Formats: sequence, structure tokens, C-alpha cells
Amino acid sequence: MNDSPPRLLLVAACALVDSGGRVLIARRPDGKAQAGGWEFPGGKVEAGESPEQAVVRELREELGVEPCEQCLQPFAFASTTLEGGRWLLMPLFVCRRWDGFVDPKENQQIAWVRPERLSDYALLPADRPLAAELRDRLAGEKVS
Ligand SMILES: Nc1nc2c([nH]c(=O)n2[C@H]2C[C@H](O)[C@@H](COP(=O)(O)OP(=O)(O)OP(=O)(O)O)O2)c(=O)[nH]1
Repeated sequence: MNDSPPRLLLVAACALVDSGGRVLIARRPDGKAQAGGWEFPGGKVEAGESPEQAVVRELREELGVEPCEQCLQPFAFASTTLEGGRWLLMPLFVCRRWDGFVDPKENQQIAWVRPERLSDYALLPADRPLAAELRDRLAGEKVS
């Protein structure tokens, strides 16, 4: 029996929500783990960073937008095993205000999706319960 604890992978992600209540998801580009799956923008928290700082950095790098840290609302988290024996711990923030226009920097496909339609997409497994939570808590917001 192998009693060694799983290696923890700390990832921070963010659901950008536009004024119409739609959520941004992105398709993982070729060459990355789990390529082709849909996810919330974000990435690994680097040494010395807070999850909030990691999200701000990743949104800038991946999408060219600049949220202020104070606009990141802690929403939910994923805690689950990943292929390869690692354990993913991933806080998900919601952000409704940012500077700049979304411009995918890594040739990734993006989609703005009503929360109740998120389950139509091939989300990464860890993201499915988070999408259900977004549906339950954000759905019904007024579309402008
Ligand atoms: N960014 C992000 N990663 C997710 C989500 N759901 C999920 O299981 N993951 C997993 C996929 C990866 O195994 C890991 C994140 O790694 P990553 O490759 O996106 O992180 P990164 O941008 O810092 O990576 P890298 O360029 O340094 O390789 O977390 C999600 O919604 N967003």
C-alpha cells in the first residue's frame, strides 16, 4: 500500500462575468495538459504569490485584461485528484470589473456563456461542480 500523500497543485482561476451575466471560459490550447478541455482562465500559483496575484497575472498573460485584486470575489473551490496522482486545490474567483478588452494571447478559443449553458461545454472534470455552482448562484441575473 502506498501511503505517500498526493502532491498538491495550487491553481487559481477566475470566472469573468460580463454585464449580461455571461461567464468567460477558454479552451486549453494544444500542448498543455488536458488540451481541448474548457476551463476558467487562471493557472498555477507561483512561489511567493497569493492566489489573487496569480489570477491577476494569468488574466493579463492569457487575455490581456487587468482586474484589480479587490474586484476578485472568492466564489468556490475545487479539491480533487488529477491524473498523475496530483491533488488539485483551485480557488475560483468571480470578477465583474476589469480594465481592457479580452484578447486571447495564446490562440485559445474563448466563449462567453450563460451560466445555465456551461454544462453544454466539455469542461475539465474539476470545473463541472464549479459550473453547477455558477449556474445555481448566478443564473437568472438580468441580461443587459
Ligand atoms: N487554469 C485552469 N486550470 C485548471 C482548471 N481546472 C483544472 O482542472 N485545471 C488544471 C489543469 C492543469 O492541470 C492545472 C493548471 O495548469 P496550467 O497549465 O493552466 O497552469 P499554468 O498556465 O501556470 O501552466 P504552465 O504554462 O506553467 O504550464 O489545473 C481551470 O478551470 N483553470
